[in-house]
Amino acid sequence: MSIALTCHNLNKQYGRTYALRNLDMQLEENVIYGLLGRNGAGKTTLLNMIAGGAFPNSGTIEVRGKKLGKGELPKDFCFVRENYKHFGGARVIETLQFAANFHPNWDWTLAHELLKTFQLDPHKKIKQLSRGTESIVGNIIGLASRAPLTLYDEPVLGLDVLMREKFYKALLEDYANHPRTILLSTHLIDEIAPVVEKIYIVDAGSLLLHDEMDRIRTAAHLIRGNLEAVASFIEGKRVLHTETYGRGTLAAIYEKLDDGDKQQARELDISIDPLSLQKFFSYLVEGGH
Ligand SMILES: Nc1ncnc2c1ncn2[C@@H]1O[C@H](COP(=O)(O)OP(=O)(O)OP(=O)(O)O)[C@@H](O)[C@H]1O
Repeated sequence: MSIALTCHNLNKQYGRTYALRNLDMQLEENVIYGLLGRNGAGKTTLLNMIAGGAFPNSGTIEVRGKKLGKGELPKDFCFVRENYKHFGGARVIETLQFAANFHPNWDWTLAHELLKTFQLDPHKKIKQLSRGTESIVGNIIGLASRAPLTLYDEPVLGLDVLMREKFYKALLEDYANHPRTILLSTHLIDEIAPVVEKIYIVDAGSLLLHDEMDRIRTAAHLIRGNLEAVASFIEGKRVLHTETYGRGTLAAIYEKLDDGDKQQARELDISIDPLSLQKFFSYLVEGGH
């Protein structure tokens, strides 16, 4: 396992606000990561910091084992920001040409294919684009750059459902042929569940959890049944949330269940359902676990 990026004990304070607090993160080469967190959790601050646009008050960032100095940028990375307004008067094609200069792996064939896929007129000026279309420009840059480390901050902001699906499909297809390390920050949690392999969840600047999506799929469960039965079933298990209604109880747990657990659930007349990533995220963050 090679490590693409390591953030160690990052702290960032704006006045009295802790945007990041003792944050550790380690990204492996050739893995797609999701970065999840509520508004103000610190996602953009973290991405900006990796991209050299903000400096930590303390802590270090290493890219492929090399510590970044103050103001130093990672070598050949791509940061797809929330907006491209600073390119206002430039045309889409000029913006792509500008980006291509910075990325040695840039693929023009892919860039032109994506312009067609997203029905984007390359001669339009950035300032004439709708919010969603502006996101598409960033996404084309993110994909065509084929940078070994690609960071996306809210790549689907303003995109309609069809365009979002096209983006996820294009990302996965290109990644299959050209694996790289991708960190994708988003609020559309359930949509990225099939796209990402691992996730980081931050809350109030701190890391709440990082894990593999496969583990979340197999260990995040919603348990429903009679109050006493559920209480007995969840004892000793990692419980994220409980809710009681009349004689019934609902519990969200994060625990791999074996055949013995499933047998016990049948005996107690308890139902077990998978928990969506969004629900898992909400219970985890609400509970501050
Ligand atoms: N330049 C700044 N000056 C002062 N406070 C800031 C600055 N940038 C970020 N913050 C604060 O730091 C915290 C983290 O903000 P950040 O933008 O990183 O969150 P986020 O997770 O990206 O949120 P969102 O999902 O809403 O985009 C917030 O409390 C925010 O108000």
